[in-house]
Amino acid sequence: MSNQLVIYKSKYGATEKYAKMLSELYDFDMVKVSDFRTSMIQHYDVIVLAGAVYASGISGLKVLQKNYSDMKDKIVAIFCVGASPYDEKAILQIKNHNLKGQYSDLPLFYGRGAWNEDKMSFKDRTLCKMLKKVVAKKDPAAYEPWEEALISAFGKQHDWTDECYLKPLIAYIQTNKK
Ligand SMILES: Cc1cc2nc3c(=O)[nH]c(=O)nc-3n(C[C@H](O)[C@H](O)[C@H](O)COP(=O)(O)O)c2cc1C
Repeated sequence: MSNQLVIYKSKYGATEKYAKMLSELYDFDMVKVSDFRTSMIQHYDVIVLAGAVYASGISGLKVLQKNYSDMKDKIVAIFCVGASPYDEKAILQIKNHNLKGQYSDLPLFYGRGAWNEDKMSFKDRTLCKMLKKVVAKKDPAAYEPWEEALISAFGKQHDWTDECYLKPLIAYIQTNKK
């Protein structure tokens, strides 16, 4: 058993791939948000919440917020996964949108995920189609990174997952370990 845990929520597999990389390359135990129990916290020194970005929200974040008071003496971080290319400004926007008040100091890291409309639920595919139509009417110079990714990825399959995205998270953990 490791002293590092990744709690993850993944709809289409990209975030789960990152959780597996953490497990295989960096000796993390991994647990799905739905299988996570508060009693697990005591066994770990490092806790990472890995969640996909959906409409700017980080999935699975609630479980971290619900249990945050029991994690005060741990190294806690968030790794979020989206279709946008890595972009400091976009990550700051995700941070401001998701981490307010007592959570605003939580370190947030980002990895690029995947895109495959064939895997999407009917609802998600319809939503993305509608969004694409709206975005297509905008001036491309004014696209947000996620909008740009949506326009260029639509109709194609992509897997941008790469272990290099985990490096800043691992460096943060190593720096903060006692
Ligand atoms: C309905 C919907 C909304 C999405 N919203 C965003 C978004 O706001 N920002 C972003 O970067 N990616 C967004 N994505 C892309 C997903 O975050 C990306 O495909 C990610 O790899 C999904 O992770 P998962 O496979 O672990 O579920 C969205 C995808 C869908 C289907």
